[in-house]
Amino acid sequence: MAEILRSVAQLIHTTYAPVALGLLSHLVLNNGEWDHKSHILSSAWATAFAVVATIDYLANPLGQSISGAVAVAGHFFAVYFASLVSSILIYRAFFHRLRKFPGPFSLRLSKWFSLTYVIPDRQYYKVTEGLHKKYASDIIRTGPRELNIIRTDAIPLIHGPTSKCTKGQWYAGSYHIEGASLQTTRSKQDHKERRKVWERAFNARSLRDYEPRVNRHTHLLISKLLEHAHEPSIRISNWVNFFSFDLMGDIGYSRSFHMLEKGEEDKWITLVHKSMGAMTFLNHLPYVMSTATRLGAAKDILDFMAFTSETLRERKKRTPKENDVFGWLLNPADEDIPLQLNADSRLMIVAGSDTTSATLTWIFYELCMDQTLQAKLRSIVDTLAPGKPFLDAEDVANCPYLEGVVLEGLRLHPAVPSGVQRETPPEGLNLPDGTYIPGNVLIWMPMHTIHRDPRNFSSPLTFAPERWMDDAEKENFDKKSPSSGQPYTADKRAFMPFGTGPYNCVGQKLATMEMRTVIANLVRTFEMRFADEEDGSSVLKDTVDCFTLNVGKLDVKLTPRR
Ligand code: HEM
Repeated sequence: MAEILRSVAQLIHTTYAPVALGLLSHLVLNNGEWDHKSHILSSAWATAFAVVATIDYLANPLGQSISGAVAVAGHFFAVYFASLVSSILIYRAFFHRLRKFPGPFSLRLSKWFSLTYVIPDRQYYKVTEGLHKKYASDIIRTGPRELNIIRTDAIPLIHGPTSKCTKGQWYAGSYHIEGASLQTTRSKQDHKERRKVWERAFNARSLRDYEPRVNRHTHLLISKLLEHAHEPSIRISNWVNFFSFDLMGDIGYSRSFHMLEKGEEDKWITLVHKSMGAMTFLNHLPYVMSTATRLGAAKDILDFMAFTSETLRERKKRTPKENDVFGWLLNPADEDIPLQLNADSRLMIVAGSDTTSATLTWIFYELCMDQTLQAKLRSIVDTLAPGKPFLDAEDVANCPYLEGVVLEGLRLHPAVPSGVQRETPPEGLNLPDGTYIPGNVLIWMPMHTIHRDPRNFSSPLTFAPERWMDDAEKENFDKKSPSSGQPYTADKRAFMPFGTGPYNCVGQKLATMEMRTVIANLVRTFEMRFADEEDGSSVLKDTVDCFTLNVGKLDVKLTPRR
């Protein structure tokens, strides 16, 4: 035994042992997914450090002090990490299976470098758009094993119903706290089963149940805006956010956050926004998020999760008069709330509110920028249910121009601008032009760029609701309010603000119903312009990409029409 100990101690004092161990560790790390296992790795390294120091001490009980043994272990690990890190960097830079794809050199080495692109204005979708232009390529490498792809013909292969791609490791960041939500589960089977229930909560019948709540909250929004209309400036971006959170609370849990009544943000919703703000950076480093939450360091995120779980617990105690989403998801027979429903509660709160209010803010920005378009929309909306003091959701359900306004808002300003992460199957996949994408590669398809690509949408930067109208609708429309004559086109395959395929947005019909009702009532009740000190630049500059958009402020002047 003493002999073995001495031999191992001798090895510890060589350079080749830690170098070899570093290379071996690289081999192991390269063949698995370690993003959310940093706690296992750090425990293994800490244990190995203690083992090395102990062996060195025990092998020389007379000649070695404890501090000397620790110093030997320190040296061993310095060489080990130098070998591991150099091996990783050299491999990623020159030998990786993605080496043929162009992209910034720093991003080949580590995702940490994406922070240098994120930090300046926190609008990463603009950075990747610039990189596609810079490298004149539809496929660029944006991480050691990550590609960013803007080819429309790749959408079905990566996102379509028969795609072999799965959700990437990005989705697993908070499994250790509250399990997986419908959106974050990476198991196709689990998703399929849970999606059936969610679909019942958002089918045509359920939407009819929710419609009166959409009307009620829209009515309250417009009444509140009327109360404030004498003011020179109204922060419309806040008001639509109050609206979308209150409505989501009502439809999701049969409770309101009363933000519209109070005209101010609920403290919990402030927390939602703060914790989403951190996601701007953590989205690029999912393992930092899982490590931080394990260490209890990401307090805002943990408090936010506690809030969404509490909202659900409080809902479980009540039996509301009206159907709501959690009425479908909760099982009254369960005594406790299953862990993953807490994750679904967080999904409901994030997915159901900021997305819709960000899109509405952008649409109002566009309507302020183009007063002619606003007037055209108003003249069309004025023909809908003219005798009624207020337009209900069903009054505005079939108005092609209004629909076009909503679709253009979603196209030019998708609420999930950088897209969603998918991972290629182990065997990789071949794109229609023969480009081979290797296996286990993370892929992002940024909607912001795809939606602004002239190959998909003619005059892509023009907000043109007509592009979504078919010929008969256009002809009918032109009789009332001639269009510009410009034949704007849209390749619908490239339009995916709600995602596409089996994981697409289950709430999209509700979202469009909300947006149509709010926009129609707003332009019918008011003429809207930028407020005096406003030129729309805050919304352009201060909007932040935190997976969903945290939109900048927009101040408007509302003049009541009647
Ligand atoms: C303009 C508004 C909205 C936009 C742009 C939007 C966008 C998206 C996108 C892109 C996804 C796919 C996420 C992924 O694959 O990781 C998604 C999923 C989802 N959205 Fe929305 N969403 C909106 C509104 C809503 C609303 C109002 C609700 C519910 C009240 C909702 C509930 C969900 C849910 C539950 C999922 C997960 C679906 C699944 O994984 O099967 N969304 N949404």
